This record gives sequence, C-alpha cells and structure tokens, in this order.
Amino acid sequence: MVARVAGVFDEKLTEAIANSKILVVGAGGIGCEILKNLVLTGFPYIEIIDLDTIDVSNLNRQFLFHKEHVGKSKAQVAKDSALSFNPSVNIIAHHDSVISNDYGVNYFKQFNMVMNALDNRVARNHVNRMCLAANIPLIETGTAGYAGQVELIQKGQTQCYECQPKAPQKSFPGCTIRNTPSEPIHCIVWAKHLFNQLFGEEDPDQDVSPDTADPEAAGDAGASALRTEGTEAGNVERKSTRAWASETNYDPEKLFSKLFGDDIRYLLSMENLWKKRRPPTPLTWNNLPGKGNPTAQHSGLPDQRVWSMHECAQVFGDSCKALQADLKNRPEGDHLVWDKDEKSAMDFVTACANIRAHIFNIPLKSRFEIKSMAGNIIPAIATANAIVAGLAVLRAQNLLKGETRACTSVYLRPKVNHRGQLFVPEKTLTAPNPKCYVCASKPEVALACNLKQLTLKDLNAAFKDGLNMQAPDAVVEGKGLVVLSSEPGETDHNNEKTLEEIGLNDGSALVVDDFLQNYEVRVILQQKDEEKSWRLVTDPDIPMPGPKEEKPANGSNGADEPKPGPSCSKEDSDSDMEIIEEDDTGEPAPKPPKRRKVGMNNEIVDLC
Ligand SMILES: Nc1ncnc2c1ncn2[C@@H]1O[C@H](COP(=O)(O)OP(=O)(O)OP(=O)(O)O)[C@@H](O)[C@H]1O
Ligand SMILES: [Zn+2]
Repeated sequence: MVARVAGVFDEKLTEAIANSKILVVGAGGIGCEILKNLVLTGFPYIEIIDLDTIDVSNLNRQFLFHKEHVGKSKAQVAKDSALSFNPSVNIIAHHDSVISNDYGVNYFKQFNMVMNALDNRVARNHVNRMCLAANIPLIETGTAGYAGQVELIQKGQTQCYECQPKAPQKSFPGCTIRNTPSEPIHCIVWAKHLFNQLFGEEDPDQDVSPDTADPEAAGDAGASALRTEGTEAGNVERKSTRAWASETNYDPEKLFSKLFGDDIRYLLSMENLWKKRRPPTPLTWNNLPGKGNPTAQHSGLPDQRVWSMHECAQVFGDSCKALQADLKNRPEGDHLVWDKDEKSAMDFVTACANIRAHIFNIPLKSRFEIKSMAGNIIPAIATANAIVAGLAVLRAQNLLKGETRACTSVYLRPKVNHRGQLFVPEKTLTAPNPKCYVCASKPEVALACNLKQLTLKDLNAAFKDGLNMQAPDAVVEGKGLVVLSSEPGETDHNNEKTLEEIGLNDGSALVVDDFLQNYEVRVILQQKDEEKSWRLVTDPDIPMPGPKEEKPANGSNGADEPKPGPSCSKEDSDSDMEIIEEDDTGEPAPKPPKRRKVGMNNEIVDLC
C-alpha cells in the first residue's frame, strides 16, 4: 500500500514530516487510529508506549487487533499491524507504562511532539509534566461516547493539562457506603472495597465494616452490639478483614455470616440510623431466598439476568475460592487488582453487591449492569475515536508547519449545535494560567492545614493526591532539612509526627520535588485551626481540589470509581467534561526509583 503520495502536501510539510519523530502514548481506541493515520501519512519514525495487553473487549474498535492477538502486548501488535500498511516506517514499540522512570526528560526531548491517547489522569498529568520539562508540544486527545476533544499543550503558549483544576470525582460519603446504602452504586462500591480488603491492596479508606464514627448514629453507635456480640462473631473485634478472612481460610460460609449477618446485626444496633430509614435484614447462609430457582428457568443472556440470593451465595463462594487460589499463587505480599474483565473478580463484585442490595431493600442488578457501573463504562464509539485521531494528526501537521497559533482546541460534539457545527474549534489558543502550580515559571502553591494535627504521612498524601506527584521529596526552604524523602524508609520514622512537631509553622516554605516528573514546586504552609485535613490554595478565584473526596478524578468523564469521602455531609457531585477520557486502568503508581534526590548537605529530620 502506498503511504505517501508525492504532491499531496506542500514541500515544507513533506520535508517536516520526513524529518519528524513522534511519540504516541496509548495504543487503545484513539492510539490505534492515530498510529494508522501517522503511518499512512508517511511519518517515518514513531515510538508507541502502552502498558496493557489486548482484551477481547478491545476488538470491536481497536481494529489493529484481532482475535489471535488477545493477551498480547498492545504496543507490539499495533506496531506489527501498522507496519503491514507501510513497512518502511520505523516504529519502536514499548510494552510499558509511560510513568516508568525509563522515560525521563531526555527521552522525551528526542521527539518533535507527543500525542496522548490515554484514558486516565495519572498518566496524562505525568506526560503533561514531562512535555513541559522537555519543552516539546503535546497533543492531548480524549473521547467519551460521541463527544471528543483535541488540545495542544505547549509550554508558555497554551494552558497545560493542569492549569485549571479538574472537576471533582464523584464521591460517596464513607458512612453511606458502610452503613446506609440506598442505591445500587453504593453496594457496588462497597463490594469493590471488599474485594480490595480481602484480595487487593488494603486501603484504610476502604473499610467495609460498620462505621461507628457515623455522626448520624452518634451516642449509641453499636453499643448494644458491643455488649452482646463476642469476638467470636468476628465483627466487633477491630482486626483487618484480610487477616480475619485468612484465619478462616476464606471459608465462604464464615465470610458470608460475618459480612451479611453479624455486620448487619451490628448496624441494626446503631438504632439512630433506622429511625427514618427502612432497617436492613441480615441473611443466613443456610436459609437464603431463591433456592430451587435455577438459571434455566430464566430467559435472556446469562449476564443480563438478575441472580437470586441463592445463586449470589453460590457465586460468592465459588469466586472467593478462585480469588483465594489466585492470591495464594502469587509471591508473598503481592495482591490482586480488581478488573472488570476478570471473571472471578467481576462475579465476586456482582454477588456481593446484590446480596448487600437485597439486605438493604435496594433493587438488584444483572452482572451486565453491574459491570458497566463498577467499571464506569462509557461506551467507546469507534467513529468518535477515529474523528479525534484524525483531528489530532491534522494538528500534528499544523505544528510541523510552524502554525502553532492555528492549533486551537477542537471539540467533537455529540450533536450539532445551534450553528450546525459538529466540530467546534476554539477561536484562539487558551493562554496558560500564570498561577498554575505546574507550568508557571516559579510554581508555587499554599497548603492550608492545621499544623498541630497534620502528620508527615498526611503531607505526603497531600502531595500525591493534591499535587499529583508520584514520589515527592520535601525540603525546608533555606534550611535544606529533608522532611519527606521518596527513598524508602528514609523519613518513614517521622510519619506520625505532626508538622508542628517537626518545627514547621505558619508561613514555612517547603521545596517539594518529584524526580520522576522533573517537577518542583514551592509549598507555603498556612495554619488554619479549623482545617480538618488539608486544602491547596492558589489564586483566590480558582478553587483547588482538597483531599480524598475532592481529589481530581483520573477520568474526568466520571470514568473512575466513585470514592467514599470522609464526611457524611458532603453531597455527591457530577463532573463536567474537560479533556474527555475513556476508561481508567486504575494503574498503580510506579515504584519510585532508588536514589537520593536531595543534595548531599541536606539532613533528614530525625525526631525518634
Ligand atoms: N501509564 C500508561 N502508560 C502507557 N499506556 C497507558 C498508561 N495508562 C493507560 N494506558 C493505555 O492507554 C490506552 C487507552 O486506550 P482506551 O481508552 O481505548 O482504553 P482500553 O483499555 O483499550 O479500553 P477499555 O478501557 O474500554 O477496555 C490503553 O491501551 C491503556 O493501556
Ligand atoms: Zn499549567
């Protein structure tokens, strides 16, 4: 197939293309389209990075992949398929995360531009910072259903990906999830948390047991249960759910009795909760509704049928055993990662969510519906991906012609607007936010917190969650005192110390850097007695996200799992679209590299 037809582009562009080097990040729905376009346009040198392998669910739109490729590296297969269109292109495929420290600033610097075709904010933030550091243009793309967007990010000329705070991630109060669910999604989030507690990465924010600190139940919370329940029941004694499950050898009956019997009785004892609500009904393993109601009696696809409680319990038992076996086969300390496309993981969440829904008189859902809700699936539309990828490659051509000012953002709308437009371009480039804590010439941000209460561990979380850092190091400005080190173990002994205890006070400035991202920011501490956790403060006009429940979603289209927030008074909030994203891989942060970033003269705060 002829990929480059002489005379199609003017000489200047033809030459610029011939001398170009492009990095494509992501070989999914948009990435495959971009790669195909680049190859057919005659781009001679392309590197493509994707951490994932091909799933059968990708095949409907990621047309560089076929059935025989399932399980293989996306980047490698995308390369091989694209080469069949134009074997003369030099394509280098990396089956890897772009966040890996193998791809540092010097790696980025070798390219004329980067084209992002990602599906999560963590990776997008990272590439944004790398392109700013390397001072190369980044073409950002995203779709959500029929909507899409292409945006140029160029240091000093346009907004960066982080110039404006992203809409908050949809969140649910922790006590709704743990004590008083009222919608199917509450039960689905609970079930995903349970998966993590039992088999995944344990997170104290994902506790699934009754929340005795629920302000609504204040006073008598669980008191009667504490009196009547012994530790034998397993739910009153505060031990890790994982440790307890492991002691019982993940016995499905025991797990079921604790989670859906004892814990529910414990909740019932928090009487204030049920004054205005219908109380839950505990279930007993040996007496479940729906026995003798086999699958065969139902019509429709198995996944689209709602299971009886009896079936749920069976699936619960089977999936528990399968997941336990999977966990056992892994090296000590390893854990499972929930994946909607992994059968046992999806079965487990469907069964647990429905059992809990039944207990709380919430409508049950089919496995198909739960998969879509639990995976935050927004249908990916092949044509939207193709359009956005086409626009992205046109923008790449603009850039190569030196027409940066023409590279305004373009929005693909799901429907024509009142002007009859389906593609809506911005009139001008969007100027950078001079107060941006990422792309400003001297990035600076204030952190409002109560220094008497905020611990160094919290501070680390604030840098990770609030400033989107991967491996923060923090030094007291002017003193060279290391308060946080990304070097494992170096400052961990101070984790529980408050900022006041380590000598920081109102107005103290920290220089915080992330070696992985080539990013440094000055953080000024602001003492706020009333602050329960922490809050970033930039320009007074720009509200910044705060901790946990306000943490920016990795998927601004709501593609992330809603997270429970710490406060019960917090209302759920839907997010608006910014860069539109597909699904989120929930990719874990990479391990920080072994290194000492801070200067030799810096000493580590040691208060032990
Ligand atoms: N840190 C990362 N490094 C490299 N590639 C990444 C990273 N994070 C995400 N990706 C890749 O970006 C691509 C995004 O593509 P897309 O949105 O079509 O998602 P998908 O995983 O292929 O599809 P779906 O989520 O619908 O199953 C994926 O192939 C994903 O593996
Ligand atoms: Zn910025």
